[in-house]
Amino acid sequence: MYEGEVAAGERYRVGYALQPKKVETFIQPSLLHHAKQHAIDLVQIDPSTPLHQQVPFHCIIHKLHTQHWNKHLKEFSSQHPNTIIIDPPELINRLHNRVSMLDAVTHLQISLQNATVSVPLQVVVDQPESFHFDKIEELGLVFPMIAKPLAADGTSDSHQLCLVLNREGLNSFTVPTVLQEFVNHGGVVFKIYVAGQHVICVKRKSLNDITEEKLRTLKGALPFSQVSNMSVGDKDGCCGVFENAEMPPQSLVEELARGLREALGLNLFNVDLIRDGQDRGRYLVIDINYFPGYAKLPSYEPFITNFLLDLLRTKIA
Ligand SMILES: O=P(O)(O)O[C@@H]1[C@@H](OP(=O)(O)O)[C@H](OP(=O)(O)O)[C@H](O)[C@H](OP(=O)(O)O)[C@H]1OP(=O)(O)O
Ligand SMILES: Nc1ncnc2c1ncn2[C@@H]1O[C@H](COP(=O)(O)OP(=O)(O)O)[C@@H](O)[C@H]1O
Ligand SMILES: [Mg+2]
Ligand SMILES: [Mg+2]
Repeated sequence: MYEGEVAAGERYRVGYALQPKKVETFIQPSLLHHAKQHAIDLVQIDPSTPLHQQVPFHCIIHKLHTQHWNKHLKEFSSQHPNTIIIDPPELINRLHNRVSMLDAVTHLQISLQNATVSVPLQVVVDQPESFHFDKIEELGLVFPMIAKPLAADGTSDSHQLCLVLNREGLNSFTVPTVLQEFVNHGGVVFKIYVAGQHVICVKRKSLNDITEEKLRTLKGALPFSQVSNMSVGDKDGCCGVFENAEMPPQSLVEELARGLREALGLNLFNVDLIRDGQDRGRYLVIDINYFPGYAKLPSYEPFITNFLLDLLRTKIA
């Protein structure tokens, strides 16, 4: 029997290569147990040891950011073509840049049930001296804006964002940065988690709206980080608003997930989606993350296990 093949009654070996913090959050005993009961053994990969010494693998899942790992994986894959690699590093790289990650959405043209999905207006600022306020105005960008580091490479710096409230605030971030239209959206972000054909949408706390009055009183820039990880009570007011926020239509969620999965060529990602408070038919994708925090989902164990089973059964059958 060749590597990758499984006879009736046999088991699947799925290797995972993740940073220690991710192992702690994602590889919970409940996931190991659920997978085991469905013939999947999740096995930790040591990235510092040659992969061929750790075989066999029917599939490898991974989230490591080094060039060394990518090279290692590519060499292994060419020598072991029957091992399914989820996902190819060169395709994952597209999500490590806040411009290329959203390009895929721009080409999708989703329009369903009177709703559209697009991306906020944005411009890259790459050199402070070349940066002219006029350029921003020409593009139609107005205050407030949101400044996001161009790189979305998993470092804590890449999550250091700031609200830019007026011209003064344009000196408050380091380049390269993406300056993006801030869209009032009622303080709720929808997170669409994708694992192959499996899709779940949940809501999380987001930045509160910036009213005209706030904009008159606030000046400069306000830094913030990872707001969607805060519990609902952590930010000012609006708990009832959060609870009552209507979810996006399921057909839109599924169509967006399917379209992006195909356009990106990826299986494991999530999408941050907001709904314009002024136009309830206008949805905007603001962020796409590779291999996000699935363990925060209710019943993530069957979600992940079913994804792996679908994949292993289809590709190995
Ligand atoms: O750790 P968690 O569970 O908060 O997951 C993070 C994600 O949170 P989410 O599932 O979207 O709420 C998080 O999503 P956001 O960028 O916060 O929208 C990222 O995917 C983060 O990975 P990285 O730091 O960008 O490489 C994810 O971090 P890692 O777990 O991959 O380190
Ligand atoms: N264009 C935008 N308009 C309004 N709020 C935004 C916008 N972009 C981001 N946010 C808010 O900032 C948070 C973090 O931005 P995001 O692009 O998702 O960065 P990160 O990769 O750090 O999660 C979002 O969850 C949302 O609350
Ligand atoms: Mg986000
Ligand atoms: Mg992100």
